[in-house]
Amino acid sequence: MGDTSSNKKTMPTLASLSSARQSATSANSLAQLRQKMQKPATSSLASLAASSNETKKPLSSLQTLAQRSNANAGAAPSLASLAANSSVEKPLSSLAHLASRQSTPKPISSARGGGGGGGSLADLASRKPSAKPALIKPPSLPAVPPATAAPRSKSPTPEESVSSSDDDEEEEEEQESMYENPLCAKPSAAAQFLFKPQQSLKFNPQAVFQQARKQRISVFEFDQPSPDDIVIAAQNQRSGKKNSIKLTKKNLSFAFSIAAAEKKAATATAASAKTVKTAKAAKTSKEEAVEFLSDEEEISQEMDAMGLGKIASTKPAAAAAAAAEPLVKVPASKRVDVAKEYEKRSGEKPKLNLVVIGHVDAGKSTLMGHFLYDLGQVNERTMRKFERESQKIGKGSFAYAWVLDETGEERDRGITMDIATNHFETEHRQFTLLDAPGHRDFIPNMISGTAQADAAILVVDASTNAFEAGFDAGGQTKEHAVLARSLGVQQLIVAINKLDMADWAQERFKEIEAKLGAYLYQVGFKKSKVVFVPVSGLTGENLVKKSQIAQLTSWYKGPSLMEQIDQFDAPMRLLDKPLRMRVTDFFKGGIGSSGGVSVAGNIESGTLQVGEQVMVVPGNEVGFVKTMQVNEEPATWAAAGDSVLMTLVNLDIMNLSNGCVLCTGAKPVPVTTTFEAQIVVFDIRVPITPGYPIVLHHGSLDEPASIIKLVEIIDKATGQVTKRNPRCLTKGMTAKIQIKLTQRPIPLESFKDNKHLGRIMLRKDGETVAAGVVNEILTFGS
Ligand SMILES: Nc1nc2c(ncn2[C@@H]2O[C@H](COP(=O)(O)OP(=O)(O)OP(=O)(O)O)[C@@H](O)[C@H]2O)c(=O)[nH]1
Repeated sequence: MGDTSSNKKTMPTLASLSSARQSATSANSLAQLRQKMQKPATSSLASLAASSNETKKPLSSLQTLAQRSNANAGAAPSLASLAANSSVEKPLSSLAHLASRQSTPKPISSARGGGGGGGSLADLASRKPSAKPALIKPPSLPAVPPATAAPRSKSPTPEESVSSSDDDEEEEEEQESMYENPLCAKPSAAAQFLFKPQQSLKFNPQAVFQQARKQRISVFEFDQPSPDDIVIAAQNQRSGKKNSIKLTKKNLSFAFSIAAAEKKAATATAASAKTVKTAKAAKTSKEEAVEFLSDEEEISQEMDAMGLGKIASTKPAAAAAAAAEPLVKVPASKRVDVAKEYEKRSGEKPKLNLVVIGHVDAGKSTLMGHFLYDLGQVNERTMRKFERESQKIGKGSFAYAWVLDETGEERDRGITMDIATNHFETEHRQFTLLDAPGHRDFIPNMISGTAQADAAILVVDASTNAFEAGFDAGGQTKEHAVLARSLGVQQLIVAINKLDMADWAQERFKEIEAKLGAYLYQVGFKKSKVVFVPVSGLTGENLVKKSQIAQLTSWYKGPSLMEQIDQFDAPMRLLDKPLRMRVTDFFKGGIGSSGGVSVAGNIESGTLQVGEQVMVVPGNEVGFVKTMQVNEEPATWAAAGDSVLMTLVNLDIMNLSNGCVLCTGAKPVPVTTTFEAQIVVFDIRVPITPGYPIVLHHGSLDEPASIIKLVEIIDKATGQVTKRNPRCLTKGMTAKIQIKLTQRPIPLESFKDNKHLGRIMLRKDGETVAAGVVNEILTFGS
């Protein structure tokens, strides 16, 4: 590694170069890992036993549990019994565990050469996990609550708090010693409530009233309309429906006083709870209100830009509750003040996820492979090896693409098939690079990569007729652009590539800029957030250094690709929202050959630290974070925006599946089969009618579903309803619809509650037919 010849080619500082080199030695794409690791979940006995459908994915844990329970009891299992079945500690000899032991990961050999850094993904993959995962005694957690109830639970009910108050103290003391081990972290108050044995939740109305009186809580006597009645009445009045309750000033003010008291109580709870103090939490309540409003505005603007019209009413209570989310107790010696650490980190370069998209063969992998080589991420020896080997199979022009296209099939076929990841730094930014496939067959993989992105490079081929082939009907230039925008990408660099083939002609550059620019602004990109840069991935012109070619410098005075990338805005992270981490990969054996399960994914919102308890949804199984890596470096905590690889203990691998979400028991992510969405219809030939079958894309998930109801058509400009219960939807329409998943429930959230978990794509017969956001979850659980 690190020979002098490649040093000459580098641009950034020596420090960044050396750190970049280090990451180059250990970087290995998840795609590559996925290929080389044998997934226990797909071949496990349990999932085989459960497979009634020909699914390509492991069954959700909920389904697996259901199957297990069915087999045992021979009766339809209640969700509670499912949860009980799945409770924490399982003997090593359990069927699931045996099944998960069947598969042994194969060793991996790094295609890029260079020694693997300790603890890198490649290194991990090459290590055989210990045969027997370490058994770490968890806090005694009873049955997990039913999936249907979990998402709705916010705070302990009065009856619960009364019946459990005294016992809790004793129990807490008894269990304290158990939590000495960082991996046996004590559950939060909310988690304890959620996992409390049913017998302790005896309802004692007298005690509740006594307690309420003692605390001077005004108990609602039902001698007048309840606040809910008044709100419903107000809504009815607005929509012209008849009211059974007369809306008077008095009962309205009563409703407001109750609401104010509730707000005050919530604030008090929030203040006393041990919360994750995010950077924002230090602000005054006034500032928080402003922040919340601007968040709303941002969501509204984004929906507007996507052609989705105006946003429906908002739920400020959800944001306030999120801020009060308690942490599972981590022993003091191990506890991290994430807010403080995050502030320290904000002095570092901001981190962004950058996806590279575009029509097949536009030159994405070559461009980024050459870029990484010029940055010093790929050493000279490896590059020469790629050149020799690619020439040997008659694909010499793909040598740079091999930096990112690492699998044998990708190299033989000369196309990218799955997302390849890499890391690099510029002067002011750190990037996780996601190279997406351009071929239409792999759009689902492109969607899953783009869903993680903060910014994108759209690569177009400037050679004669090639731009037109990618841009006109059927090409992926338009489709990728609209998908990226619908998935929340706002900042875009258009790399006008292969300009060497067009003799660096300014006219060709201008022609493409005009045609593509018009389309991009039409699909919602802001002019100020789109930049066009002329490049050649093959010759390396204008990638890291500014071009010296006279044909280009005569008319182009702008930045190089790297200089432009360095100017991407740092993204806003959802630190003060509940933890949501989408699982993108998992395998048996923890980091550094330890026991447990390795889980990789991206934290979409919230924070997480070693020792904390996490809940896997669907399935509601819990595990503990034993160790963690952020961007392949050992870490004790992680926050929204981080790519994380961690070891979870106390969790059966059978409960994981790609696309499942890690959250906390206090704020579980809803699981649903039916929801309402606001979509914009793309260029479709056959109109959408009720019953229309689709494939729903959500993050890395793609699930069969059906549009069960067309609710209303909306005017994009005004947000007004133009037609209720339409018979069909055609090209360009914005509409509210109801969607039902036909095979299994998935974790999903409304766009207002979580921008990342609230976006959806609808595809049919290999084409994207619509994109939009989740308005409302209609059914909870399966
Ligand atoms: N002349 C010229 N050829 C290029 C340039 N960039 C890429 N190519 C060639 O275009 C072909 C396709 O390049 P790739 O990098 O594999 O394209 P891609 O967009 O990554 O392909 P997919 O990921 O499969 O969609 C290769 O033969 C490259 O050598 C360029 O700037 N100039």
